[in-house]
Amino acid sequence: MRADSKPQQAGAELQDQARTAQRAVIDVETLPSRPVSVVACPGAGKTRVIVDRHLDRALPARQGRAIVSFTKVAGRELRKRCHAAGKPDLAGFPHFIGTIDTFIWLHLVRPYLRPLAQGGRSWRRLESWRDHPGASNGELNLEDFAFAGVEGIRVGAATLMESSRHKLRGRGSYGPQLWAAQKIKELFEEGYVTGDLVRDLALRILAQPELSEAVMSVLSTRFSELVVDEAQDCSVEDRNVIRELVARGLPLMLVGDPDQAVYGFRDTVAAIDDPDLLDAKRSLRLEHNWRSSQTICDLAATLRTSEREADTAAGPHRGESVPILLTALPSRGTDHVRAFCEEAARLGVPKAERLVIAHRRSSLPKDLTGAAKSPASHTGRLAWAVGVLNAGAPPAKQRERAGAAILDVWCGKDDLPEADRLERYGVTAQGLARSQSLVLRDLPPLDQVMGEWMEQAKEVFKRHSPGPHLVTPKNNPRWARRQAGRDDKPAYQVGGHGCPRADAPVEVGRVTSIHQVKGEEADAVLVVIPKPTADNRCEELLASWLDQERPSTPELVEDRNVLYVGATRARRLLAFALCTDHLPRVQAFLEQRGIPFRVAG
Ligand SMILES: Nc1ncnc2c1ncn2[C@@H]1O[C@H](COP(=O)(O)OP(=O)(O)OP(=O)(O)O)[C@@H](O)[C@H]1O
Repeated sequence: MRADSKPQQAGAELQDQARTAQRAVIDVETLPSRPVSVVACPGAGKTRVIVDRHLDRALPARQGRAIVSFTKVAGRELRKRCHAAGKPDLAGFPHFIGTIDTFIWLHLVRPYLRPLAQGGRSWRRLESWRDHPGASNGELNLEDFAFAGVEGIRVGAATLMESSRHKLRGRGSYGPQLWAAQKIKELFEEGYVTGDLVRDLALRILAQPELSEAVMSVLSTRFSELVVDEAQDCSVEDRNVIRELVARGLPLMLVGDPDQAVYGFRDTVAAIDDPDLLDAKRSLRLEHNWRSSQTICDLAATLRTSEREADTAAGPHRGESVPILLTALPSRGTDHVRAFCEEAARLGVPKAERLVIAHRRSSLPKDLTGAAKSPASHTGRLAWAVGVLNAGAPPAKQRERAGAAILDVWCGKDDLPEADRLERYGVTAQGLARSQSLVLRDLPPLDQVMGEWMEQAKEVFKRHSPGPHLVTPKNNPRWARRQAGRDDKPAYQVGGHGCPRADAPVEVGRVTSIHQVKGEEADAVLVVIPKPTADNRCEELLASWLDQERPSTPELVEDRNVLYVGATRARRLLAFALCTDHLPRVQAFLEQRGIPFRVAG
């Protein structure tokens, strides 16, 4: 017998147990009014099991399965896996794979809405009010408010949310509240709706017996079951909608991990724990982690707010002995990312498999993302946008906002969502993308002084205009306005960016917020924990983690869960960048717990 055969045997046994538990989820029968819940740890193979169920478990003839999740990424992944398995038909009609928002909109709301009073317009669903320029007054967005219901639809009086209060810098909120209440009413009348309103409309439709009967007849003819992935992120309204569907006989499976709930503002009881929805006897568990090494599982268990033992690593990296890497967070620059990359390179982790993440994008290294916030001035916003689009790895949302600023140059600012603007000016999305990349290729570097940079930029934007009917920068009065004291500064400074650095670029795959990488994984992950802030939130988070205390507020539970989600994305190398005050405390904590670590540098 070989000396290492025992651990191998133990690994094979673990994998058998893990596969048996997964098989039970693939095969379980969902029945009307008897929902099934699957509670699983990170890396347990939730996504994989949902796909396998979809591929393996046949449905009655001409019926489909609806699989909903909270991110577009999850839907894309599921569709990709259907194609890879040689069954592309499983990704199309009569099945539905997509976000819960789209599911509710397409199947419970859109077909049952009355035509709009304003003739010629149709209802439009936005992912968020942030996608509509008119929903912002420069400082606040409708997303910063909670609204009272008018006949059950939240388009009434506005209240500024506590988390957005700092944006008013001590001023009263009465004026902004009036603005928000007026604005949401206007946009709703124009036919724009977002997540909350879509759910309100769904519940109102389901409350009307005739409409509800029509909804259910179409739904249960088409779908033989509804599978909700990431069920821990269901809001109260999601739960209410799901409960209505279950009560009317739609078979349901909820799959999730309560410790990964990162939308705490939605609710404190995850759907997965909802006794009204779930019959405890029909609950299944997956407790093996196929993704990460045991060291990472052990560290992750300390971040959990629930009292569960560490998960058992069962995948190919199970026994890898790569210690947790701790690195100091510099006041500026990317030394922490360089230290992480060195370690990743030593382990042979390629660039694409190196992920740098933080709870808030503002904690990510500016050199890689560009500045998080755009300046208010027109020229500053343009220099900001160019800096972001040229940065090594800007997060997707930041890239989108920068793209919108570029489009403003050609269209002027007209307060319409991007799709409507393109339609109005007869520009295709491909045409816009092409023009944008040509502009970025030909613009002068941002270390030129702003006045000169703008002069050349005018020509470049004119040369690569995506359509003939657009305002050319030459005719745009805002471009003609000279700014004393600003035109002599380097363009990067006017755009709010740091000085472009000449040293070798840092080799990382993605730099983004933890919310953006939910459900994903990478060989090496660096989690940036920011320096203490005035609101003390980061300090409280660290204390609650290191003292192993149950967080005292919902915000703190959410912060811990976000950190947990971030850490559990790693397969082989997990690193934390921490300020010099926090680093020794984390070091002592890991030492005490016997979790292997190494301090970089
Ligand atoms: N039975 C299995 N055999 C081999 N690999 C598996 C198995 N189940 C899952 N995996 C692998 O484990 C990793 C994690 O799986 P998956 O992404 O489905 O987990 P998850 O539970 O959805 O994770 P999370 O909730 O943390 O996002 C993937 O790389 C997947 O391919």
